[in-house]
Amino acid sequence: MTCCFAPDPDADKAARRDREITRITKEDFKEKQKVIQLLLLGTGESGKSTIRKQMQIIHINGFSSREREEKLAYMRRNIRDSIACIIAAMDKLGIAYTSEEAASLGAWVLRLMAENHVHNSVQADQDPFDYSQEFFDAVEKLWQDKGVQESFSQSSRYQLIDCAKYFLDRVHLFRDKSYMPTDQDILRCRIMTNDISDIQFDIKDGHHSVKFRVFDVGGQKGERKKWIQCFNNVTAILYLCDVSSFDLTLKEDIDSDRPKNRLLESLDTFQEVWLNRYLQDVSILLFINKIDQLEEKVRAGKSLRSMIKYCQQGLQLEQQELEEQQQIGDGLTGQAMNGVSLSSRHHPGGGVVGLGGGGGGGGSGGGGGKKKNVGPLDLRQFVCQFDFDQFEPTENDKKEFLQSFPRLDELEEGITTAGTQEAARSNGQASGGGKRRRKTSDVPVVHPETVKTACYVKNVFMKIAERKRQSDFKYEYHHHTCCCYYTCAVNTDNVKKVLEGCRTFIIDKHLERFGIL
Ligand SMILES: Nc1nc2c(ncn2[C@@H]2O[C@H](COP(=O)(O)OP(=O)(O)OP(=O)(O)O)[C@@H](O)[C@H]2O)c(=O)[nH]1
Ligand SMILES: [Mg+2]
Repeated sequence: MTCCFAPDPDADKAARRDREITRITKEDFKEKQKVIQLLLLGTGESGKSTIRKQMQIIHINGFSSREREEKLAYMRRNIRDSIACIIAAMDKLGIAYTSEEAASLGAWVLRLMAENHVHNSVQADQDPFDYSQEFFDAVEKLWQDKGVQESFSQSSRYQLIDCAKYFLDRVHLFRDKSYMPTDQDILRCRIMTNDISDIQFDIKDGHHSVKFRVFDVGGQKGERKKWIQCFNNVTAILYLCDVSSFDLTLKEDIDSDRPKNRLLESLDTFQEVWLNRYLQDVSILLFINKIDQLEEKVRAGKSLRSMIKYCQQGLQLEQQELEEQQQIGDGLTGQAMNGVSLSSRHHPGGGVVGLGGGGGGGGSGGGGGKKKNVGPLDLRQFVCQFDFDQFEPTENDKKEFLQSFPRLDELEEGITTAGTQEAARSNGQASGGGKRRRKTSDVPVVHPETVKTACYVKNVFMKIAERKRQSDFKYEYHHHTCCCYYTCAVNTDNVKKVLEGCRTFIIDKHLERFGIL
């Protein structure tokens, strides 16, 4: 018989284990306290990896010669894919080459692509494609052809990478195997992300040095289920939106008969992130990105109205389908009563979070009923109600945008000054017309429609963020906030300024999180 006062060896062991766990947890907590974790989110091609590269330039030592050499293979691939994409589209768009020579070169390039079994899943340096001088000669000639240029100008009707023009204008550089790519070349180079990577660096804040760890993930639909792996211990999210994508459809929807509008997908994904239950205490820094490209598009006569039209057409189509189905009486009514909203059936982004994490907002569109949670809105309706034509940015909004806009002389030569006079008048400046370079002190000459579009998009995002959702398990509201910045991720000065602007906010959020502030 054991004495009841004798020490229980099992209890002793359990207490020791408990102490050890507490010690490790405390150490772990201290370690985490030291590192600020940021997560780059956004849909495909929104500019996440470009911001990561900028952080490497600004906060680490930039790129080594070896990294630059390795990237050259990807730049050559960008050239090959761009020209192939543009000439392959000519047939579908009914555009002809303007010379016999260009026509036969185009056919030859497409044949080469087919013969080499080009597949982008292999590393660029192991790509079997023969980047011969003959190939680069052909690309340069093709790029001069007016038919090819016409196809390029209609590129919103097919899937073309953003940097196509940048690299096709510079084939003479990249055809040379010994060319050493510049920072700008690396920032422009497109490599789709299909894994989770991170970089770490220190930033001085007063007398202290703060450690940052930034995670970059893939943004295409298939990649988003991996996002949840990075949600733990995140201080803030940097959410990238490509504001110039209003006239594009998703690359991943290429085989769909109703491909989704890219800007709408960005809004939907933002809403999903904002309402995600695991991120309810994580603030978002929203980067309205590619403002330089927005300006180019506006000057080329393109308009955000194309996205609004997409939303209207989608809603009308669904209404028609609903009416038809109701007439047939095929039982859809019963399904709808069981809570399957139209938006989640037909509209890829209209339903609850597709991040694969099971988080997100519960409840249906406009709320109502007994549910207290604010659920995701059908943003197509939201956009249709928020009249773009009537929208007028405030003077402060305009000023904020113009202050963010990068200097024209740092941007691509490709930006023409068509519309400059109107823009200058609207910005209260005299314009001499023609090509104009701006001094550092000048207020940028930006088309008024660009300013209006960027401010409108920001307003839509901020309206989504204004809607607070009651937590599923606590009767509290979300604690997170959303701050917005206009960015041009390929411009180091612009990103530097924006990151400096965010720094205090991020550090404060981090301290708040650990109960220090
Ligand atoms: N002109 C311009 N191009 C940009 C800007 N930001 C990014 N890009 C270009 O857009 C392309 C896509 O950028 P990425 O950074 O690869 O996009 P991502 O969000 O990482 O895309 P995924 O990895 O597919 O999720 C690249 O060619 C970039 O150079 C910008 O502000 N202006
Ligand atoms: Mg990426």
